[in-house]
Amino acid sequence: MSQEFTYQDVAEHNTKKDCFLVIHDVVYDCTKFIDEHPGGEEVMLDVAGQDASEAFEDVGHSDEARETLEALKVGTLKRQAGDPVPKAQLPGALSPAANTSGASGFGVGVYALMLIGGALAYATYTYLQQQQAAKQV
Ligand code: HEM
Repeated sequence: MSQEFTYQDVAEHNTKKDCFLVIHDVVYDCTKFIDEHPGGEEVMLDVAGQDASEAFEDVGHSDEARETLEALKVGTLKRQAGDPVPKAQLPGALSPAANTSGASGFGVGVYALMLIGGALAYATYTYLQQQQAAKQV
């Protein structure tokens, strides 16, 4: 069973004795885990009751850490207009990196143009050579 929480609901759980975190739109109750966290309680309290997706991903947590997360899941986040937007993107979502690949798409276009230009120049050169040769006969 998965309960739905609004961002406001989650924000109420922002203390050491009652600590919820949102990671990729899933709500986790970290209250019992906070004392066991190898990264310390301080970092978790910094993002208690908030979207911790970016903080969690920035650390590069192990698969083991992700398995621990599974056990702490209490529900999903129901986003509403005006809620803070997560900074960290889900894999596959549009990200600044996707823009970079867009720019490289432009780069491919430029290379294609250079190639076509070169081919045209070569064709013109060969044509002129043939004309020249024809005149000499
Ligand atoms: C419920 C959520 C979380 C779980 C289950 C979790 C779990 C873990 C685990 C198992 C480790 C040991 C290293 C590893 O296996 O990757 C770890 C390390 C760490 N975590 Fe978390 N973590 C959570 C949230 C966070 C958040 C929100 C932050 C930062 C704001 C954070 C910061 C760190 C740091 C800095 C370390 C490295 C500690 C070190 O190597 O000295 N963690 N975490």
